[in-house]
Amino acid sequence: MVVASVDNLADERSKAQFDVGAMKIVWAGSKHVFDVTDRMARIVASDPEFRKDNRTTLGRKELFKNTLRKMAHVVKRANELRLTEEEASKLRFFVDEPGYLDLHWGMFVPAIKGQGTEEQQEKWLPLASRMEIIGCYAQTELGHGSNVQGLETTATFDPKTDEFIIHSPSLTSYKWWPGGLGKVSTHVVVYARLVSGGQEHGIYGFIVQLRSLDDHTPLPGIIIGDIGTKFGSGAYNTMDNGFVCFNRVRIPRNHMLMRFCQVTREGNVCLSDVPKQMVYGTMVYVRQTIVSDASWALSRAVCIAVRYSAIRRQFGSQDRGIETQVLDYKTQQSRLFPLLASAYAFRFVGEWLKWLYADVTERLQANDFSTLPEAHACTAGLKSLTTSVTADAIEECRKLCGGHGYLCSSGLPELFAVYVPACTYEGDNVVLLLQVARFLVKTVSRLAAGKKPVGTTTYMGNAEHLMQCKSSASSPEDWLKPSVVLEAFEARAFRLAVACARDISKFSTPEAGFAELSIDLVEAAIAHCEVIVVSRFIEKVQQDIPGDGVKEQLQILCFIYALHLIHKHSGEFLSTGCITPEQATLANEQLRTLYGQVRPNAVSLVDAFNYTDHYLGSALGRYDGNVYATLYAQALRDPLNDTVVPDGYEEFIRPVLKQTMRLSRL
Ligand SMILES: CCCCCCCCCC/C=C\CCCCC/C=C/C(=O)SCCNC(=O)CCNC(=O)[C@H](O)C(C)(C)COP(=O)(O)OP(=O)(O)OC[C@H]1O[C@@H](n2cnc3c(N)ncnc32)[C@H](O)[C@@H]1OP(=O)(O)O
Ligand SMILES: Cc1cc2nc3c(=O)[nH]c(=O)nc-3n(C[C@H](O)[C@H](O)[C@H](O)COP(=O)(O)OP(=O)(O)OC[C@H]3O[C@@H](n4cnc5c(N)ncnc54)[C@H](O)[C@@H]3O)c2cc1C
Repeated sequence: MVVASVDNLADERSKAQFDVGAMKIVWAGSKHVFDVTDRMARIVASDPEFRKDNRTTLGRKELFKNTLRKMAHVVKRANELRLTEEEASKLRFFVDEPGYLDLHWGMFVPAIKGQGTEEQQEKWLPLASRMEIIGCYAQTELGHGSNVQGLETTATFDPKTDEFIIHSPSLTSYKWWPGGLGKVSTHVVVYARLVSGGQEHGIYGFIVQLRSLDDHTPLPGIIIGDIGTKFGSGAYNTMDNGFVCFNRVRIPRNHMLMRFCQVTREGNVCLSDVPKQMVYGTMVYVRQTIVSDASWALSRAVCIAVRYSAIRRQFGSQDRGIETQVLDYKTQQSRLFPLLASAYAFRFVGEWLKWLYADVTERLQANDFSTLPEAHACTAGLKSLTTSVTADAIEECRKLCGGHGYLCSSGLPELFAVYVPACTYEGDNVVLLLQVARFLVKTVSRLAAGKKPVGTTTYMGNAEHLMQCKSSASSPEDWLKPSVVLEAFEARAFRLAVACARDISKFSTPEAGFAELSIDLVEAAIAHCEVIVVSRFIEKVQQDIPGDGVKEQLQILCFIYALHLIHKHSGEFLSTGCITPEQATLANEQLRTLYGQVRPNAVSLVDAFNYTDHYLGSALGRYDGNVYATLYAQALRDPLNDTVVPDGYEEFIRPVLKQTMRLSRL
């Protein structure tokens, strides 16, 4: 079938004003990462075992077994091809299906690495690396998730036998949600209240064997299963999120992860000289990875919506000639291009956060804990900001694709369903923003005591200026000056944080003030996180970037990112007096100009993500633009079209038709 739309993407690509190949390297991070990523994506795309176009039509049991098969195939291919850890992790990524491997490699192994002693690491890590055991991470309970200090599961030391007794004292203490727990894992790191000598000593991790390594049956004292079907077709239902109840299960004393707290043979509890929050380290690690993942999910949705918007034509011609590409409508651009810019922004801030995490890890190893609060605030805040924006953006991309976006074959409904729990897992996004706010209020009150802020709060050291400054923007072009943009963002964030700190001090206790003002505190936290993203993007575009026109495109995207936020939060920028209504209008004017500049490059900017059609999994986002023929072919493949006359006709359609005929004769 000849389809005119195919030409549209070729036309679009011919308009690009930059070197797409060079942009691909910038997006990947380096030539090496690009090569590995590209190779792994192609291996997955060309392997029929990794087919995923039937996922949304499978029942839960079939779907889960299908995932088990794929995960086993990932491990097999990783071994056969002798992949490095970096390559294997990319291969798994492109399989694009939540599964127990994520929790095993993403949380169980990091928990042992981060919280186990050297001896414990030597014992458990080889078993885990060879996958002779499969592990997961069980922190959340039926009654408590966000409030980790409220967990009820107990680990009571019994000095008579040199064992811990792991116990679930109530229904609400059942572990509930851990991925991989329900049906697959043989082992788990369980977070429980340490009790020794009749006293409680806080929450720690304990390695517990769940299932027999011979026949996979649960060990005595363990009741375990899957928590049930989750939101959406396919989506996160490939994962066995599980529950477990421990009925006085005994484990050897050395199964407690003892890097930060040791329990001796006599039951004495010895705390090492490190902050107790180190036990939350696995969460900090995973939050940092979630920020990088946000840019992948967002860019994927944007890639689908941009390509389809270039193909889709509506209105614009009075004489039945060629219609307007919906990508040419300013309203479409104003909804889509900020998301494209956000994808690039999150990619760069994700890379920066990796660096920050590596830096804090190095310091922690040298017993320097000074940057831990900042690392916690940054990972928590950026996890919250990027996942909330991405989840909303995927839904916006669905709407940007009109009716066809609602079809599973667009790839967007499943992407939304699989992505949206990222706003909840690894810390509910509001709860995490309140952690950032706590850090900001502390920073502000330390300023008053003459303490110089460091790291991402360094800008607050310029307190007097930030409280008084008025933006100098007097033309749309002024909004292309990094200093003008940054000043507005920093002043807004600082003024919001100072107002919160000031208002809290009016309450009888800081806790009462914090609780009452939590809505304002969340807004101040978002404003601070946006300072981080905007400044990292500006830093990035100020570097030397090879490739014709690449830097120019990134500059355009950077200003779109910043100026769309000024528009979105104009209430805050205006009410804090950082900009005037006239300056807000100038910023909008500049934004419209920037949309016009990005327009000819939009398709090439999403090509730079280098996604295979397999990974995109979308009839609308295909590289060749052959949208309509693919939609039709996929509709024909739907199980409902297996027969022309549907199952149920004899029982349920025919009798109704007959009854109607009788009624009409009356
Ligand atoms: C061959 C194949 C290869 C395949 C490879 C595959 C690889 C795949 C990789 C995939 C990776 C990941 C997959 C992800 C899947 C997701 C699965 C989801 C898992 C989960 O959800 S696990 C459970 C997560 N739970 C939470 O996040 C709970 C949220 N709650 C909390 O974090 C805390 O309870 C709290 C922070 C909200 C409150 O804690 P509390 O102790 O009560 O603290 P406060 O009183 O508020 O604060 C006390 C001080 O502590 C500071 N603080 C708090 N947290 C931290 C921290 N994490 N680090 C450092 N400091 C912290 C806080 O700031 C306070 O400080 P202050 O006293 O103010 O100085
Ligand atoms: C798909 C998925 C996978 C998961 N995987 C795992 C896993 O592998 N291991 C594991 O241990 N856990 C896992 N979890 C659990 C997850 O970590 C928790 O659900 C999450 O931490 C949120 O906790 P909660 O469910 O208790 O929410 P709640 O805290 O009950 O949140 C309910 C509401 O209350 C609000 N709220 C709560 N506290 C406050 C407060 N102090 N101030 C203001 N508002 C507040 C929240 O904002 C939210 O709106 C998973 C969850 C999901 C959805």
